[in-house]
Formats: sequence, C-alpha cells, structure tokens
Amino acid sequence: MTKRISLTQYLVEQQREHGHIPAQLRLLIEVVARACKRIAISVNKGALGEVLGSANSENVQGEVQKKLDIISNEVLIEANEWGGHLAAMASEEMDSIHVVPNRYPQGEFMLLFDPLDGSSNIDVNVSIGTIFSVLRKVNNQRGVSEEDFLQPGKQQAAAGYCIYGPQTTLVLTVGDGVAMFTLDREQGSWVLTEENVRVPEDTKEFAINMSNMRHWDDSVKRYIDDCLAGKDGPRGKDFNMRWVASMVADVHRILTRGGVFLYPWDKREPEKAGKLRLLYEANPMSFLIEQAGGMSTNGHQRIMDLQPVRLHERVSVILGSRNEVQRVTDLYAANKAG
Ligand SMILES: O=P(O)(O)OC[C@H]1O[C@](O)(COP(=O)(O)O)[C@@H](O)[C@@H]1O
Ligand SMILES: [Mg+2]
Ligand SMILES: [Mg+2]
Repeated sequence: MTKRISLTQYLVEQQREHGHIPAQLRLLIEVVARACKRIAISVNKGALGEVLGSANSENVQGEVQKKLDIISNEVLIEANEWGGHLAAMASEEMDSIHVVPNRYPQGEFMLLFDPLDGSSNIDVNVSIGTIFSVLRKVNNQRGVSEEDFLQPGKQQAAAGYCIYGPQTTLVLTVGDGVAMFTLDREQGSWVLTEENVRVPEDTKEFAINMSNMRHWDDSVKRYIDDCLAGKDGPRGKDFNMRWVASMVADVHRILTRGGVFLYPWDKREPEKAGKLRLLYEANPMSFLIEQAGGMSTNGHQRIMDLQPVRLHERVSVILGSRNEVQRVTDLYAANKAG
C-alpha cells in the first residue's frame, strides 16, 4: 500500500532525503500543480463555465485554438511568473518564449508546456490534460533566449502531466522514478497514490490512429499488420487496440497497464517529422516512460537524445512497453538496411 502523503511531503523527501531536487525546483513543481488544480476546475465546469468551444484564433502551429487552450495557457503563465524560480516559459499556444519580467526575481529554471492536450476531445467530455517539462537555464551570464530551450530531452530536470478525467491525476518524475498523485477534491490536495510506477516490458495493446494507415511508412504498416494478424500470425498472440486521441490519456493507460503508442511520420505532410511536438509533448512523456522502465524512439533514435533545432519542432513518436518499441525500431533498422 502506497503511503498516502501529500505532493509537498513527497517533494520535500526528494529534496532533503534523496537530494534529488533543489528547493527552487520543488517550488516550481508545487506552483505547476496548483495551476493544474485551477485548470481542472475550469475543465470540470464545461458548458456551465462557458469554457467549451473555439476561440476563433490560430496558434503558431496553424491550429484553431479552443477557449480552454488559451485559458490554461494564461493560468500557467500567471501562476509561474512571479514565484522567483523561473527565467522563462514556452508553450504550444505561444509563438515565442515568455521571459519573466524584470520586476520579478529571475530563477534558474525554464518551463515548457502543452497547456491543454487532447483539444479535439474538449467539447465531447473525454479525458484531456496538461503536459510540462522543466529545463535548467544553461547560461546565467546573459538574459534568456529561445536557444536556451533547445536542449535534448535527457537534460530535463523534471517532467509530468496532469490528466483531467474521471479522476484528476498528476504524474511526475524528477529523475527518481515515476509517482502519481490523485486530487482529493474535498481537501483540495494532491495525495500520493502510486510510486515507482513500472511499464510492463510486453503488451498486447497498441494505440495508433488507424485512419492514417494508408499514409504510414512500411515499418509501421508491417508492425500493425503483424499485430492485426493475431495469434495465427507472426506474433502468435491477439492484440487489442485503443485510441483516445488525447496523448495524456493514451500514455496514462500505458503507464498504468502497459501498451505501445505510435504517432509516426506519415505521407500526409511528408516535410513534417510527425504531428506531436518534441519539446513539450514527446520529451516529457519520454522521460516519464523511460523512468518507468519503458522505451521511446522516433523509429531510428532515442527521442531524449534528439538535439532540438526549433521551439515548436515535431517528431515521430513510438513509446511504451520496451519489447514492442524495440520491435518497431528493429523493423525500421531492417527496412533501412534494405
Ligand atoms: O486527431 P488525431 O490525429 O488522432 O491526433 C490526436 C493527437 O493530437 C493531440 O491532440 C495533439 O495535441 P494538442 O491537442 O495539444 O494539440 C494529441 O493529444 C493526440 O495524441
Ligand atoms: Mg498536445
Ligand atoms: Mg495542446
């Protein structure tokens, strides 16, 4: 039975007993967790809070923004601006970085986030979430710039997401395994409910948007065909499929019971490496999955080793149960060897 301690107590233990995190990082995570509580209240209100529907504006990705995309972004900016633990922030919903104004103390960390993940599910009452990643500011001699954010995922100081579903759950790593906290609405506090989360190495469950099948490359097609062939096919076992179309929900299921998630490159937009964003979707989810014993690649390379070149760059994502991700990566290698 996991000891039912609060998020603050867990972070204090990480700081004092294990020396894993400095005080500023603990404060930062607590502020992000508090912001997610506020976002959860808006999400739960739905039509009552007039937070559903489109905002009739477009973000840098060319996507029409939802009202909740903007509300969540503002909540996170506001909550994190004055705490003294940050130098700057970056978000899916902002073209460029947001530097903490000089009137506030400058911190040594930088926060990146997808304020509302799974936007296509907002209006249909399906689980959505917030994804975040924390980096250290590399050069304290000068002001902060977009270049400071272009760090490989393996340099993250912390990462997590909050899922707004039947329960509101915060999932976190500071590089010492993965922990899950459930929001106790009566108390308004985050309570530890899972620690040292492990992703099973094997699985019989894959998650991919099957409607894109005709656009996939040969490696992904082959992998999915083999799964669909079931126990009479090369895999010798039947597979099940799930696709929530909220990355947080699909990854949360994998952290909870295993599975493999694929949003690969496809021919619809061949010039793009994929749909999902490296810095505030793929990297934080990869850190969590690896800390839970899983694996995360773009088919060719470990995602956390990739050197980012742009703030909103996209990447092909294959993550989850180690042996399945390895199988997809082996198919890519075999196809490359030709
Ligand atoms: O609609 P599709 O093609 O299935 O894509 C679903 C994917 O797009 C996303 O919604 C993109 O994220 P945003 O909602 O933050 O833009 C992921 O959460 C999800 O995995
Ligand atoms: Mg997203
Ligand atoms: Mg989003």
